[in-house]
Amino acid sequence: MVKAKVYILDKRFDGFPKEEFLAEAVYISVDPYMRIREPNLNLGDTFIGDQVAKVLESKNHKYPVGKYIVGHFGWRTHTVSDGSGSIFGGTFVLPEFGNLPLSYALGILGMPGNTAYFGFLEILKPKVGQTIAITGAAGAVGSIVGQLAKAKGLTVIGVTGSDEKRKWLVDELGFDQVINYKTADLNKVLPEVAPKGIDLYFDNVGGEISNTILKHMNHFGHISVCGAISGYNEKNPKGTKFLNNDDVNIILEELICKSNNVINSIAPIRNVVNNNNNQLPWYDEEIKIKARHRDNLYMMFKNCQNIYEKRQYWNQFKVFRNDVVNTLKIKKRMYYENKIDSNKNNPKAMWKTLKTLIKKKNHNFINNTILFEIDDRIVSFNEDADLAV
Ligand SMILES: NC(=O)C1=CN([C@@H]2O[C@H](COP(=O)(O)OP(=O)(O)OC[C@H]3O[C@@H](n4cnc5c(N)ncnc54)[C@H](OP(=O)(O)O)[C@@H]3O)[C@@H](O)[C@H]2O)C=CC1
Ligand SMILES: CCCCCC(=O)/C=C/[C@H]1[C@H](O)CC(=O)[C@@H]1CCCCCCC(=O)O
Repeated sequence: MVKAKVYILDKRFDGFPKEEFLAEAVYISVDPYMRIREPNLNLGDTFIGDQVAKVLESKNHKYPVGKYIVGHFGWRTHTVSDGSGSIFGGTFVLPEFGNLPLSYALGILGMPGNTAYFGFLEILKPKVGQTIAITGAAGAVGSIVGQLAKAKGLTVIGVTGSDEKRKWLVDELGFDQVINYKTADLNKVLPEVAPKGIDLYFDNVGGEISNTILKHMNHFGHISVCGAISGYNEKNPKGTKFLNNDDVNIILEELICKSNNVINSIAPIRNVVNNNNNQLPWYDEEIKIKARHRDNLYMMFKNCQNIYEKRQYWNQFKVFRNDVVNTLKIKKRMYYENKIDSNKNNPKAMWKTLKTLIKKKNHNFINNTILFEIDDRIVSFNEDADLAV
């Protein structure tokens, strides 16, 4: 019996055959972004990742046999490819590395190194003498940022999760200070290691650690938001709160101060004392003392140059500002309650008192009844008779 081999048409011709090569993996990379991309993979897919590989056979002159290449081939030992790109970029041939380890192509000379280099120099635009905080400091990216920052004349503060990594960063990489976020209270230690505040922040972790560091940053600082690894394993990551209400208020106050200074230098204004509050019948000695204290705290906030003390003055000022407002409200209410009480048998006098409380913009007539607001309360008054508060 004769057995025939039949060659079937499996797919249509499309241009020329691809010029492919066969490569064998030498180093395979593991990176945090894989944790984020994993949900997009199907079970059974080749796991994603870059690799350094050696070309074993080739029908493509761009990838000669014996050369080392970097490609996004995934976690596999052998790959047939034509070198065309993926969303992660194309395959490229490595230059001669001499004595350097080829693994550098996936580290300091590869994606993490480039991330550190451009994320630090281009985004943070460092200046000699500044203080930088780096989270994920012992990682592939953070450890390079720290070394670049030292070379640029910065004070470098790293944040890491073990004493062993802390020692390595200080003793071998030359970091000035390293905090172990698992054993130290970051909020307490930061003012001690960065007494002048933090100018630059290279953020690899996001979440709570970043929230704490942001509280210690100087105004007009720069942040390079590189990654948020603290949330990659979380179902509901907390995220980073880049601005809180206090920061907005402080920035607003500074902005007002600065614009007032500019306006005053062009068209100086004469200072006049606003005595309106002082003339209110319910403005007494207690309010006067509280208001004076409030104004002192505001002046201290305005003139203070130290970011930590400035925040403290602002918080104390807010307490006194709210206290003055609340005390004024209470005294005003007491004043009118007394007045109404003492006039309860004298409708004419009571009506006169009430009229002083009615502002044009906050009263309404419904039938014969006036509705108006005293502080937060809606008060109705019917001219024919009743008075309901
Ligand atoms: N924007 C971009 O193009 C790129 C962004 N990245 C991002 O940069 C960051 C670092 O990447 P890379 O250096 O390659 O990663 P590495 O895996 O080398 O290092 C990550 C470090 O993060 C720390 N870490 C892990 N979990 C936490 C946590 N819950 N809280 C605080 N720290 C934690 C670990 O250190 P420890 O033991 O000290 O906790 C570890 O050293 C990642 O967020 C990554 O996604 C990376 C490359 C490119
Ligand atoms: C939202 C993702 C932030 C992750 C930060 C990070 O690690 C980025 C790494 C990039 C690196 O420069 C080279 C890459 O390929 C990484 C990008 C990965 C993008 C993940 C997109 C997630 C998705 O599939 O939607």
